[in-house]
Amino acid sequence: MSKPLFDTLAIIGPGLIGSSIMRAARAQGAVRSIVTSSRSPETRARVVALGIADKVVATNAEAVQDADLVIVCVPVGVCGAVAQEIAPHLKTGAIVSDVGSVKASIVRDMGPHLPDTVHFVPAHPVAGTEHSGPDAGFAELFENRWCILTPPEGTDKEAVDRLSAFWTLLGANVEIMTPEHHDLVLAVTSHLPHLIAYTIVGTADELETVTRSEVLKFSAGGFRDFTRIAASDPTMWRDIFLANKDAVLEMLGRFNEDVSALTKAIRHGDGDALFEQFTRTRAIRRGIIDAGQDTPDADFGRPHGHDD
Ligand SMILES: NC(=O)c1ccc[n+]([C@@H]2O[C@H](COP(=O)([O-])OP(=O)(O)OC[C@H]3O[C@@H](n4cnc5c(N)ncnc54)[C@H](O)[C@@H]3O)[C@@H](O)[C@H]2O)c1
Ligand SMILES: O=C(O)C(=O)C[C@]1(C(=O)O)C=C[C@@H](O)C=C1
Repeated sequence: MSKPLFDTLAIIGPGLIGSSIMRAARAQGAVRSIVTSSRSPETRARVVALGIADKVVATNAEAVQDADLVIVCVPVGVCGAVAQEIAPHLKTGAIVSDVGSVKASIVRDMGPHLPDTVHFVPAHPVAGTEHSGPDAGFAELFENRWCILTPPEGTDKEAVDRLSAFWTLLGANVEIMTPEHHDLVLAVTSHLPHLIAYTIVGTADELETVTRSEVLKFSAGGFRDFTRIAASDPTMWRDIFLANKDAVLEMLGRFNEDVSALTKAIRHGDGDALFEQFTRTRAIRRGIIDAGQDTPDADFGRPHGHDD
């Protein structure tokens, strides 16, 4: 096991991502001790029972007071309030980070509350599942996945390097980019796919000529994959769409144009147009597998937890 990179790690929000970080950090010996906080007595009891933290406290202020790495793992919409709450209690020299799926809004909402005596390095591990809560996490979640850091201009390089080393030790591949670029890329690779899944599952549910039991009965193929994504946490995804409004609307506009083109091809019986599009997209999928970023069946063999 390697030498710990940090003495005390504080995780605010021991849910899917927070508890996975705790498990992975402990498995890799990345930190000497782990403290986490939750207002809910049930969640605190669950974290104690799982044995994934050294200390479990009731307030975010208490969790951060001795920490040299603080990672805020709460829904994007409450990150600003959490930053305001922890700011007066942060140790001088601490690194403060997050895991939010949107980055420009995090910089805007958290940044102004944090004192100059700490280093703010926002991050997004691009890894997750449709499950939530401390039981859903697992130590291998970040292995061979991307973790994108979006440090504001002028951030201390040593702090960025230390956080990169932490995520690398947890198995992730680290990339640095601006928050705006992150939000544009993730709008098309993550946010739009979720919107499509939420839409199509809702559309199927509302069909009057097809009963709910038929939807369940015949959902062995592509639709089943959409239902997994559409089972993702409503609070988390509400916050993501509100926070990444501009980039999502931009990508949605392009998507609607492309759907219109395919609609026209189907209406006019233009098989060549359909064949050309499907050939192009098949090559993209094969490129992802060849690059080693996915398995032919991404879900197969990955541990899954339970919802909270
Ligand atoms: N789920 C994913 O696939 C995924 C992947 C990458 C990043 N993220 C990001 O990670 C963050 C957490 O997502 P998750 O899936 O772990 O969610 P989760 O619901 O499993 O956990 C969130 C935790 O935050 C706590 N919390 C909520 N409001 C709080 C507050 N005001 N103060 C303190 N704690 C509070 C909840 O009690 C819970 O323990 C989100 O910002 C999300 O965008 C999620
Ligand atoms: O696999 C899933 O369940 C996910 O939705 C994970 C996923 C993604 O879209 O890739 C979801 C949101 C996160 O910000 C990062 C990862």
